[in-house]
Amino acid sequence: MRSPSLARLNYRAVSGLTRTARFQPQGFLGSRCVSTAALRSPGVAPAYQSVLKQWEQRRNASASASAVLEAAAASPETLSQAAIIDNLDPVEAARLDKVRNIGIAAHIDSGKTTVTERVLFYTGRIKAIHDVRGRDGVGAKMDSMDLEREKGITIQSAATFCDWVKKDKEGVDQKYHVNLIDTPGHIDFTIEVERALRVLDGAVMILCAVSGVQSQTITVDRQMRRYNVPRISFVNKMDRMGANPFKAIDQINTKLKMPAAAVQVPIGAEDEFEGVVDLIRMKAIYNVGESGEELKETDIPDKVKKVAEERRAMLIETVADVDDQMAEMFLDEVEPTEDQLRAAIRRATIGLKFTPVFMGSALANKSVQPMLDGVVDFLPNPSEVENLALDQKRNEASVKLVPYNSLPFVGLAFKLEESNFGQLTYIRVYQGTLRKGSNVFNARNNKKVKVPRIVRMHSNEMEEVTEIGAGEICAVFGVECASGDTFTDGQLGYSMSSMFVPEPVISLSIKPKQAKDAANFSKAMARFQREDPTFRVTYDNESEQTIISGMGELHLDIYVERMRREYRVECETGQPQVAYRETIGEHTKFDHLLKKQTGGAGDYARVMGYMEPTGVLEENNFQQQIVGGSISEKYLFACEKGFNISCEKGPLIGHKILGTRMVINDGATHMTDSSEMAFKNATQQAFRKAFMESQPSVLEPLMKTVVTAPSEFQGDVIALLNKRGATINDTETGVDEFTIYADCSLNGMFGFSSNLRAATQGKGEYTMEFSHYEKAPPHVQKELIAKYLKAQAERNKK
Ligand SMILES: Nc1nc2c(ncn2[C@@H]2O[C@H](COP(=O)(O)OP(=O)(O)OP(=O)(O)O)[C@@H](O)[C@H]2O)c(=O)[nH]1
Repeated sequence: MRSPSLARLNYRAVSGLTRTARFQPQGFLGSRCVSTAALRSPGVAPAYQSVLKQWEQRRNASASASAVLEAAAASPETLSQAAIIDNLDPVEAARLDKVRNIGIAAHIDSGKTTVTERVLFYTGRIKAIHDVRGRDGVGAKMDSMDLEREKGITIQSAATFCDWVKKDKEGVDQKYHVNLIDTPGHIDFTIEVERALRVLDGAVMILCAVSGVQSQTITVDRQMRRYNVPRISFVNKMDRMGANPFKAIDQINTKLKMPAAAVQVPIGAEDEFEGVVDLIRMKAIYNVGESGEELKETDIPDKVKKVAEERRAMLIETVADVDDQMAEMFLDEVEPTEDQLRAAIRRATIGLKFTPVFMGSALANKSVQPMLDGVVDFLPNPSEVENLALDQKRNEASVKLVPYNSLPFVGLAFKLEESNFGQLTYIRVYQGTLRKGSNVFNARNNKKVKVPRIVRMHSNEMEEVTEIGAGEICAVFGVECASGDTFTDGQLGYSMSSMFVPEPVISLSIKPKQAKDAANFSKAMARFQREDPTFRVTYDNESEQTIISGMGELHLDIYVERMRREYRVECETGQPQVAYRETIGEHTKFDHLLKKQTGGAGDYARVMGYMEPTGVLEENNFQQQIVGGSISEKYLFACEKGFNISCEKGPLIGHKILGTRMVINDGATHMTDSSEMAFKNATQQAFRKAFMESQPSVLEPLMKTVVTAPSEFQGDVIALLNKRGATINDTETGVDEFTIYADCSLNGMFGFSSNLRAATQGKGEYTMEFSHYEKAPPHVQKELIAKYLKAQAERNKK
């Protein structure tokens, strides 16, 4: 540990005061200046003008709200949005200040559900604590599906809300409304994490005190970065043998490259873990009462005084590295006050430059409440997060949404769920108020829908409400839509970006065992597909089979099981199939003529050009470079359609095409015999021929695989991976367990979970995540092509 003064010197030497990325605090009455005259200009929507008028009236009455509005160059509408954001109405500001929308995300089994259960208990939302797979057989509140309770895993994210009361500086109780989403840890259910993070303002990243940063922590970190979600970290399981929060903090810094520092230190560890020291207030905190419901504060016990002082110095130093105000104090050797330190941590956390680390043991009911204080202290309220929409009425210009109740409504449907009362749609309200009985417009198809019922979700229970304000999360009944649709009040043409949906990597054929179940089978398929964008259902005309595709074996297994339980449909499934892809080989020219004359109008289309690899194994690309009008615009459109159809089912083994470009640069049209159909067909034929001539390849998905098991099984696990053709990239050895990082083809990993279980006496675990597509080994390609040709020949015989 460096001494503070040495740290200061190093700080001066390394960073000086030359950092350019200054963090601009977004206060409620911020410093951006805009002119009142501009806001009143005719271009500004009346809704904004009325809001501004209200605001000005209140501002005039409020001595503290004295921001001066001056001219700024921007279009009136953007200006008004910006003005509102930077000069929040004091009443709205006070309301929003008390709202937090947070998600809990982490590696499998880190304790997300257990932490959430404590949060619900301490906030008075539930009357008793039930544990995941607990002996009382009840199960945690947020794992409401039977399957979740049986397996002890979270499959669907569950939303709830609670009120957390925190004392302010003057000792007055302040009530905060927290909307909370508990997400699954298994990579197979990753879409649940994606959509939760898309709509949440902040997150609690949970880590296991023994394992630290694990493979899924890295995935979750990537997802948090994708949606710019600020996070606090909670090192859970401090009661476990080998618990070491500081190792976890080092790993957040090194593996996730996110500056992190402890805001607490533990008092005791493992089975002697007693409580924590708050490094901001320098007080010891213990949980007392049967379920740790009360907190007792004392002076710091002597045994942890030294480490507390050292870690506080490290906290200040780490924050000074990412926050200019703290940096200046640090260089001037000024000790920050409690408020200054808390404010700096808050700025840095919201600015995505830092994560404060809390610690405790949810299972032992220790130190969960201080983490909740951390949610309030360091995670943003809805007005501190920039949410943008595209204004379709103004050339897709980007506009900031303002979480004002009085503005026109804008909300995003982020999750659909079938319930006993019909389709339930989860909506995050970004602007305005959603009222029961009102009409809203779906920005995707401009359809008007009435909102018959609004509820707040508490896991699988609901609380009926008549309206939901801006910055909140709710669910509505009877609103037909797709996941990711934007809703507005109809005045605004706003549309919000949806979430990232990963492509499925595995599929299997499925059919009901009994023909009488066909109707229920179709109903279930339609529902699952609507709810989960990573679950796809297709019908293969050639094999006459229904094919389901998803993110992994577990993902598909769960749906087959749900079909049995929820729809009473027993299914037969085929062997899991890998989602292979096909790609073009070398640059190949084509000149294809489709000409048929069978009496009456004939078919005529000639297409010329070339096909080549795009260079990246991602999307395909169609281009037309016709000069002189040899093919008209209308027919070129048909050519593109033909290209897209061809890319859906490759000529090699019938799988989708990737990384292939087709350029049509010449052709010929017949006065009477040419048609859109003829050009579409000619393109498909030309595609097939050129593709097959180019020495194409079959691509297979490569999976990033991480295996963890007790050290004594290391040799067996390595042998197992070698047998499956994996490339081992790295091995980490811990106190009593090891972790192997490997790249494996998905094909080589079928049934790995049971092999691993057998080889490690059930103690090993692994995660597998799609990484990228790569050419399959030649013998695999050959086998796949032969199998495909055989199946086709058999079908042709029938
Ligand atoms: N020793 C110890 N065990 C804990 C603690 N918190 C949770 N557990 C246990 O860890 C296991 C996993 O807990 P969960 O809360 O289901 O973890 P999760 O992260 O929600 O799991 P998934 O959603 O399936 O990824 C359960 O057996 C819990 O009892 C803790 O603080 N200490």
